[in-house]
Amino acid sequence: MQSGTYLRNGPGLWRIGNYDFRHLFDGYATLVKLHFENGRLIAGHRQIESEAYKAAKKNKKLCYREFSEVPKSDNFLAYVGELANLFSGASLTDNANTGVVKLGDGRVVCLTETQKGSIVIDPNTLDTLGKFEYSDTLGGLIHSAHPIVTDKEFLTLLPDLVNPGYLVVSMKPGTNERKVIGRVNCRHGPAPGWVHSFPVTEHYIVVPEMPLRYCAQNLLKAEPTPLYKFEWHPDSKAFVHVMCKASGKIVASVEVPLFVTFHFINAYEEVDEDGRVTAIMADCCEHNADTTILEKLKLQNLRSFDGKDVLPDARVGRFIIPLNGSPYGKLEAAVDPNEHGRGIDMCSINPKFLGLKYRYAYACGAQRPCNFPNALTKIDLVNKRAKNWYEEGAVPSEPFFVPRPGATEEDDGVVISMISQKNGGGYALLLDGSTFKEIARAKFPYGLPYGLHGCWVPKH
Ligand SMILES: CC1=C(/C=C/C(C)=C/C=C/C(C)=C/C=C/C=C(C)/C=C/C=O)C(C)(C)CCC1
Ligand SMILES: [Fe+2]
Repeated sequence: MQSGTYLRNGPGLWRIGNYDFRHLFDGYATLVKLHFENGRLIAGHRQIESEAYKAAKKNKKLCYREFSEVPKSDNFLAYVGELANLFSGASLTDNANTGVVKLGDGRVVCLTETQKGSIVIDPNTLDTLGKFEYSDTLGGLIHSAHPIVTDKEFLTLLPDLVNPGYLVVSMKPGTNERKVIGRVNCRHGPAPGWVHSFPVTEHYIVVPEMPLRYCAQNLLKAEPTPLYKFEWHPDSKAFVHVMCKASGKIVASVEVPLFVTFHFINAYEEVDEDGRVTAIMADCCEHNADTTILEKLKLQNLRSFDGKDVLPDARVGRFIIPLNGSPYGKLEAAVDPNEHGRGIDMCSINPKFLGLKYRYAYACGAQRPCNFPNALTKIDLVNKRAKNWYEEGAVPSEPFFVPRPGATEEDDGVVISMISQKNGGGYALLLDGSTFKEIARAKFPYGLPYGLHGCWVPKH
């Protein structure tokens, strides 16, 4: 194993004062590091010192609006003040609990879906270094939780809730200034679709317009609605837009079957024998156009598994977006979902294949009955088969693929995951990226909370 640090971020603290949060996504961010050097592993974890977390600790109560939780107003005047704060973004959380990325210039930033929740950390000490301030004047309050980050650029989407659409922006390493590549106007619906993530190809940016749309009214509500800050609008249909990276021009905008996805896996360009791009293929973890997964991720549901199979089915959804002017795109399962137990989410690929034709995806899958993805799966998109890892009672987090330096095969590398065990303990697990067999495991001295997404910081 090469030397370096795997960082994983996620919600990890759901109790403040004597109040218990209700949804997985509300928890205050806990950062975990696994540092690999000379065949040894050193692990550590720390809370991210966001303003929201510090205020909650100090006042022993919720002070900012989280994913589903809203601070209680003391009186009507305070409520009016808080509404004003919501529009300015002042009351929104900066709890950067969703992911962590290493920018091309080496800075490591923890992220959530509020722009103010972009927080720079030290990957060695896990210290919170401060807010990542965007120096441009693009404004807006939210962005995609998963920017596309390479050594050369940072691409993200800024949903526009006022004139439904998305700004597609990029930022160069060493700067804090995002520049507009182009804009996508929504084809339908009262608001843009939720864009937790989006994929890119070599030359194009794929902008999904999901019928699960942001909802300004739900943002204002004190109590969570069934779909939180979102609403399901099947009548508004679903679309996928394709923007040229170089020109910002939209080269395709197609209607697709209704879908629900949080995580795109990858995308690539399909070319004909003359080298012309004929279609874009974009793969995602697709929940069969069913939003119930959001409810299943309530803590009360996660903590009460009684042996019944309640995890909704999911599949590797493949969008086929023709570039010949046709108004429709396709969405189909790229592999038989039974290969991965009809559960799939929290995916990674070999980063060298970002935007390129690729063969393998790693993700959390399911061994049923379960109430949460409880297996790891390696999907072979060519042979349409999966290899699975499972241990009774274990809950693995996102399998993160790290290529072996000098590798020539796509799956030559290791897969890192952190496992939560039935008995409250946990361990770091390393699987061989090719055979998907265990290489090593290192037991933690105590259990860690479940986490979401990670990144690899190689040792220089
Ligand atoms: C704080 C505000 C918001 C925050 C949104 C956040 C924190 C969204 C996080 C979404 C995540 C972590 C999605 C992960 C999905 C994982 C799945 C489906 C796993 C499935 C397993 O089977 C907004 C909502 C943006 C509104 C403003 C305030
Ligand atoms: Fe995510």
